[in-house]
Amino acid sequence: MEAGGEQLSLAAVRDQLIREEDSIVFALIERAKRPRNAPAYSSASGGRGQSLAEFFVREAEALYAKAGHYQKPEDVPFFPQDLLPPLFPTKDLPKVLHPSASSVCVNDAIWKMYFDELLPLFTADGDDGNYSETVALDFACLQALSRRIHCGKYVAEVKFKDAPQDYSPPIHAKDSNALMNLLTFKAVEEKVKRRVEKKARIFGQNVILEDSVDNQDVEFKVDPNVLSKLYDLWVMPLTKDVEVEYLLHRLD
Ligand SMILES: C=C(O[C@@H]1C=C(C(=O)O)C=C[C@H]1O)C(=O)O
Repeated sequence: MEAGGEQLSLAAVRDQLIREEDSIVFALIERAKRPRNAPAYSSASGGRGQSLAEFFVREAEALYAKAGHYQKPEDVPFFPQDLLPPLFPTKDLPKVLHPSASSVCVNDAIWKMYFDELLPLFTADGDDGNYSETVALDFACLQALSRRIHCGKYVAEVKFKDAPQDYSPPIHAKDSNALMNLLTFKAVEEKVKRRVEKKARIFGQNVILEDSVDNQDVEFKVDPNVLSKLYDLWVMPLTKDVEVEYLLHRLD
């Protein structure tokens, strides 16, 4: 999150979420270049009972951690066990969140959603043998989704700061449902869904030099409806789970 310190406002955080949409749409478009490539996900593929996809994410995260990644609250590894601390100096970032933010993580749910539900919706059936490229593209998708969803920590912090009188009673009562209702803005969610669908149309079209007379048969690299479904069913609900989880410990 770039909007650190005193500038942390709901508008700034929402701007960051809008920017994250671009990363997610592009990551999916990139992954859609390859077919499903199922062998990359079978547990025999990566040795030691793990899939190539799992092996790749574990090894990539180990490298990222050594290079200084995972220092920010929204950058959460999928396999935090055994990650080494950064090998190079890192700059201390302003701490804008409650310390309990570091334990909020919904990556297990993101992992399951991505492989079990999302992949079949936007990749073609088939196997072209490009497994290592495929899992690198999956890693980019997973990271972009996870970063967006864990930005919910900042959303929750600004919402709490803007109205501590409203949030404190349900936090003390550990009332998750009341918190969920308080932090939900249906009108914002509708706009988010429409915007990601539009981004998939704009970013995912084939750009041609001739002016097209007939727009009927335009094909998109990723079905725009998949983007709005992804946000509706998974990205926004998981972001809100992060918000609730963060708020429950906000007054610890
Ligand atoms: C993130 C927010 O909180 C909730 C989740 C949203 C989302 O994930 O996009 C949108 C609106 C809210 O219901 C927000 O208010 O911006």
